[in-house]
Amino acid sequence: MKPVWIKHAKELATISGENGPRKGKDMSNLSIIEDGSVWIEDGKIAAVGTTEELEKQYASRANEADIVDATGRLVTPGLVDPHTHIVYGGSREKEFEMRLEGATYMDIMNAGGGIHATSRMTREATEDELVEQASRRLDSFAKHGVTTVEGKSGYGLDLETELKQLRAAKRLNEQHALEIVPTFMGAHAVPREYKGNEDAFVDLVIDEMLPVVAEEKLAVFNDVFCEKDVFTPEQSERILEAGKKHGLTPKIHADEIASYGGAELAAKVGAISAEHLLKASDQGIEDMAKAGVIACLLPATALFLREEAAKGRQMIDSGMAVAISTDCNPGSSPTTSMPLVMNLACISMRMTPAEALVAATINAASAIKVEDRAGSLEVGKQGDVVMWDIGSYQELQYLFGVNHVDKVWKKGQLIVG
Ligand SMILES: N=CN[C@@H](CCC(=O)O)C(=O)O
Ligand SMILES: [Zn+2]
Repeated sequence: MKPVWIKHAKELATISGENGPRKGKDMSNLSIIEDGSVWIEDGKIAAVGTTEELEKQYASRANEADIVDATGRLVTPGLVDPHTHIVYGGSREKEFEMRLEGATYMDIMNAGGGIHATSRMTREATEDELVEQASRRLDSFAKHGVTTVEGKSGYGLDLETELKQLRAAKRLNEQHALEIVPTFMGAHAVPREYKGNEDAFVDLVIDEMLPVVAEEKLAVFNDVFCEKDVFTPEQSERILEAGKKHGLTPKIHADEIASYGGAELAAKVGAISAEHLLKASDQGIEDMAKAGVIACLLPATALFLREEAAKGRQMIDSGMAVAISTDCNPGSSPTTSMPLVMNLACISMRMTPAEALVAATINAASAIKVEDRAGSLEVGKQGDVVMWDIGSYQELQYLFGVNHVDKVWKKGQLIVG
């Protein structure tokens, strides 16, 4: 593969610095290089600096490289989406219509639709079908500037189908340019057949699912939907603590529909991130800030459910690290557009344009433990880069609802543009 040399970027937002989540005020620092340049070789970033600096460094090798003129353009790290339910069967557009007619998300789920409906369709799909459908979603993510995603199971709710979803994610990792970081979410809903016998399902997740998932090394994280009428904080804690014993790092869907102690639990179990948090309490925010939990906020989900967005501004002002994500799933956020999510982070959570970009790059990477290789433009990291057809990071958030992606490279390979 030829080296790639991107030159003359009007703004090269490197987001370089300490390698880890940016907290509070540090989320405003993009480490921008004007007239910036990146040299990518063997899939990795070999040099970053001004065009003048790299012209000196690579004077003798210029003719070896694919040269890309980024004059007038913004160049950023590939975006990272740290929370998706990308592997699933079927679709739920009828429920969208039902919600617009007055039904709530939980009404639909409690009546056997929602996650249960996708669970039925995912159980019916073959592994090949799941791979094929998720592969198209990954293509769409790439077109929107995303180069790494997290992907959860959780539409099986039985061992066989949970494994089918995770194995599909593994195959996608082998055959698609984008990377999927896998999460086990066996506790995404209580299957209908366990209604009234919820603890027996929790036992099943702990005793029969987690050991196999860990043994086959099919997941890095263990997630649970801690929500009123789904899993209680006590049940969630048991599942997350059991996952830790198998080496799986906890994540938690917390305080999405009701304030339920999920944020507090995230801090207690040492979760790497807590997701949603629309109804997180002030105490929960304080606990998470102290424990160093990353708030993974999903403003497209809030919009799609017509709920008020999470308190992103308050969380950043409390010194937390905030990441953002599409939450791509068939029920509450069927989008693959991280640019839209960045726009919404500004519009509905009063995050600044710089904070939104940090939340979608280094903080998102940190929430799924890929900050060693993604999330910023620094020597030694993967050559995951986006060139946008606009000139500044402010424009990226201001010209909202439009896909400004021009070119995308994953590990130095041009995958879009
Ligand atoms: N809230 C729980 N899980 C998903 C939605 C899943 C679905 O509706 O299919 C979420 O993160 O929004
Ligand atoms: Zn989710």
